[in-house]
Amino acid sequence: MSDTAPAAPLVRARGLRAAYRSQRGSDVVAVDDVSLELSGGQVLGIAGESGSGKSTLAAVLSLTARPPLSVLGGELTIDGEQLDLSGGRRPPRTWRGSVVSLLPQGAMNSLSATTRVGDLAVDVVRAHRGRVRRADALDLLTDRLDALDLPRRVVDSYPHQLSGGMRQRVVTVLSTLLDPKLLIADEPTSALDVSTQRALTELLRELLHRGLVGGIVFVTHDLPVLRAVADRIAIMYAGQLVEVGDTAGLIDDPRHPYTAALLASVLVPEPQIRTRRVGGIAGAPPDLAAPPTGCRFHPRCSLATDVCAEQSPPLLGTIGAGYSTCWWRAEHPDEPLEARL
Ligand SMILES: Nc1ncnc2c1ncn2[C@@H]1O[C@H](COP(=O)(O)OP(=O)(O)OP(=O)(O)O)[C@@H](O)[C@H]1O
Repeated sequence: MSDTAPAAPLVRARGLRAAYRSQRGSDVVAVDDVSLELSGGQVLGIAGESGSGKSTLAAVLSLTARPPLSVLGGELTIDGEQLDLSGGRRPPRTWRGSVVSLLPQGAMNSLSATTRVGDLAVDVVRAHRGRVRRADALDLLTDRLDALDLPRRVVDSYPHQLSGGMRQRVVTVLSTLLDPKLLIADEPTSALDVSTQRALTELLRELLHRGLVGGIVFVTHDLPVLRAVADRIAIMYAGQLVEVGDTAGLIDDPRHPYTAALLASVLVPEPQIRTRRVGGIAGAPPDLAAPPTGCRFHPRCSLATDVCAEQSPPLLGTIGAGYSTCWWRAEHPDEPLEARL
């Protein structure tokens, strides 16, 4: 291999597909042909409106999909180890926690109220490493708290004795105790105020910096948070990624009309509306049981032409370097979208 060959990405996902089976027997395909890459030491943000499939993608990537959600296909490679997700194949148990770990939505409120943080840590370590002495598991926790400048007192605390922000940091520490190569954080900051949001994003950055976590996928509807924490952003719409790019480039010069509309609706400078939920785009996201033909965004897109309703848009760029999927952009490679919307 030449010295200039690009390093293999830490995470490489290709063609991920997952569906919820409804009681009527029909499928809602909530993740449809999603491919992405993440380099070691980086945060990849996944943003999009409510219902776009972000949490479903988080479940697929973290290997935690459970009925009624099933993974229909795709391939996931983490740090050179490849998993074929087709045909309902079950991932190896050893992957969960140590190769990939999920910080699920609302995790800080799901901690057992009657179990001290130290005991939770013992459970986490034993669940993955078998018979581990209690003292060793507690040492692991205190070392981690010291390394991350968090107070040792939390070891003997019950979750309700901690503030919301501290509880979320503790749950983050617990879900990364086994040094996962990939951490999937699903809306980790959504219940926090701005200063505790910052403390959490700093903690995630510190985990990366110290190599305690290989890479992070950060799912949120909150683009201002992603602007602060993510190296790259992927924009999800109706179960698909419509644009992926480095954070500054994507925000300064969005390539997809949906990205531009999303940014226009949330990235306003006034602090009082900084955390406003996405809501400024005319129309509503489609029903994923019957998504629109062609480009799924075309019914809401002011730049749509006939082809957008008829054919899937081309992928402009590469999965590794970044891309957008848009017929208008294919015809107007250099035109800023701001002027058109
Ligand atoms: N248990 C379920 N059964 C059937 N459909 C579901 C189920 N959970 C989610 N869905 C559907 O899957 C789609 C994607 O949902 P998902 O929760 O992944 O979106 P999201 O982008 O994470 O939204 P939010 O930001 O509101 O959490 C939606 O259309 C939703 O209605």
